[in-house]
Amino acid sequence: MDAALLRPGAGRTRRGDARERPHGGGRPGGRSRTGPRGLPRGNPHARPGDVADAGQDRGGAAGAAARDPDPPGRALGDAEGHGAVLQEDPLLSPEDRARALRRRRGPLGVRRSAPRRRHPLSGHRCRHAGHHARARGAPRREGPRDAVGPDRTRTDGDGALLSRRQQARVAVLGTGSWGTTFGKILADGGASVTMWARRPEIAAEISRTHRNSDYLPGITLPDGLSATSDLKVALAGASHVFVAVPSQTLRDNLTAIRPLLAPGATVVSLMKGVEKSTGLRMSEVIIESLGIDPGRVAVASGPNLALEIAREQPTAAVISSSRLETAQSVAMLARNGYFRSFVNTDVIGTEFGGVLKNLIAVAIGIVDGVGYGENTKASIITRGLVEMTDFAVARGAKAETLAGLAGLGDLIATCQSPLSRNNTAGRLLGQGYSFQAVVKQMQQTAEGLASVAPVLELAREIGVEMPIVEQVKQVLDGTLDPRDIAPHLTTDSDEPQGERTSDDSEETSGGPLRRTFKRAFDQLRNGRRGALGDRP
Ligand SMILES: NC(=O)C1=CN([C@@H]2O[C@H](COP(=O)(O)OP(=O)(O)OC[C@H]3O[C@@H](n4cnc5c(N)ncnc54)[C@H](OP(=O)(O)O)[C@@H]3O)[C@@H](O)[C@H]2O)C=CC1
Ligand SMILES: O=C(CO)COP(=O)(O)O
Repeated sequence: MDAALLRPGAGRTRRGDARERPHGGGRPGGRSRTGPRGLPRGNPHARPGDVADAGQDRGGAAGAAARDPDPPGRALGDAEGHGAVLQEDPLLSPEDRARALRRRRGPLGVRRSAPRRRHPLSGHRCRHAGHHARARGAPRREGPRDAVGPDRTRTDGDGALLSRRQQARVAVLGTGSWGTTFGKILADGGASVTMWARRPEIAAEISRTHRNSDYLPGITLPDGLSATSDLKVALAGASHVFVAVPSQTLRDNLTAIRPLLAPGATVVSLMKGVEKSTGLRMSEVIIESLGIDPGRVAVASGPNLALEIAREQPTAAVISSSRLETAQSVAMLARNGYFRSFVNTDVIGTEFGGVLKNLIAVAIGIVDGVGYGENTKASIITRGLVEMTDFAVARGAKAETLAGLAGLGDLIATCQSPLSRNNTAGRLLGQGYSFQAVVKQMQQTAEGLASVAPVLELAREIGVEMPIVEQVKQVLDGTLDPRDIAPHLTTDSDEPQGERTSDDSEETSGGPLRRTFKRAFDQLRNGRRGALGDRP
């Protein structure tokens, strides 16, 4: 790697004065920055390939041996680390710790069996038989399989009820961290899942060993999931096709998908980016490239860090489609004991929530890398949500969607977690590394890096101010010292201003007022029916 690229602070100048400022020595937090290859603390989960920026294809490489099966970002309560956090909690006395552990594990530290867990988000008792171990000695099935599944009822893409004995056959395209995790979610919900991997060795590993050690080390995938590198095999007879490839590669992939798609199949975007060359959302690219009715397209978004979900830590998501029945049919598939899907019809808000939170997560990573504390981060998250909401509402979204799982929920998760690739990329930038060096270091898709420019272009088109995203762009371009990102949170003006949330001011470019009228108009046009919000 070019040493100049890694030189902290290379080429950066402080905003407002043209001084060069060496950056990287006196970090306020004083934490150690050294990581593998002399790089600072980076993505804790090295994976193959580069960041999927600007339509770059990503290569293979790096095997399972290089992976950290138990990354530092692991949250409490996973299968392997049960009780570990309690054991280490310095705020508990030894007696309290022992008591708490007994409560968790039952007497003598033995785990209680929980044949039917109550769903932590909805309260109902639910089955997720899909991942239960197969009978001893029974062979694993490879390739797509047919019908006959668990006793359950759900709808197909047209909202029709499937028989209680029928099992949905679905395809997931992309075997990275999210595609594989979503495949597991669907299989644990009872579907028969065929994954498409572009690398045959990954398909073989998934089908033969039920592992994807490149992306989800330590995770055993359920029996109801297999993989192939043959797109035709993956798509054959699939009622629902879930797509999880880097956003900038979607259009090319759709060209191959189009002739193989089963008639009437629903296509679901799991991606959180916009196409750089057109500024289109992923669902728009799908509709345009496949030439299908928007009612056959859905998107999934929410606070969904893949590795946490792969460890079956409970979370929720929003499934959105312009056709409610489509969203419902997808939500019926994407639910199990640890994953809950809500539905809405606000595709714009749901998609932009996922795109925009990535940009704010990069900003949070930057200030984290600089060493600023919680006040700075809370200010950026709060102001960031205003930017996200202003932008999305001006593009036709419902404000409430941005206050839900696909907006605020995902913003919190991504800004807080070291598992986030966008957050990690920002942290490296904040530590003084150049954009090129960060791209080299990142080994998974960090959509935010490619979305900054098209989002700002769209924002300019509609007259929405996005000062935080502007500053992220300047840091990426090397024209703003990362330490200067926070003082300009709201404005360059010294004049005191109101917080200017999406509703409380009408003084700037008529934006909020215009949006209020537009919302009222939209409600009238829709017979006062709004999006359904996070409604299960
Ligand atoms: N990871 C997460 O927690 C979440 C991710 N998402 C979104 O999901 C999408 C995918 O992300 P994620 O799975 O995490 O990314 P990863 O980087 O983990 O994996 C990317 C996947 O896409 C494949 N791929 C790369 N380039 C191409 C190409 N040109 N054509 C076809 N396939 C390609 C990779 O294959 P190969 O292994 O051969 O390189 C790999 O299977 C992104 O939009 C992301 O924002 C959404 C929610 C959560
Ligand atoms: O979208 C995500 C969590 O909801 C994943 O975020 P990253 O792409 O930053 O890892």
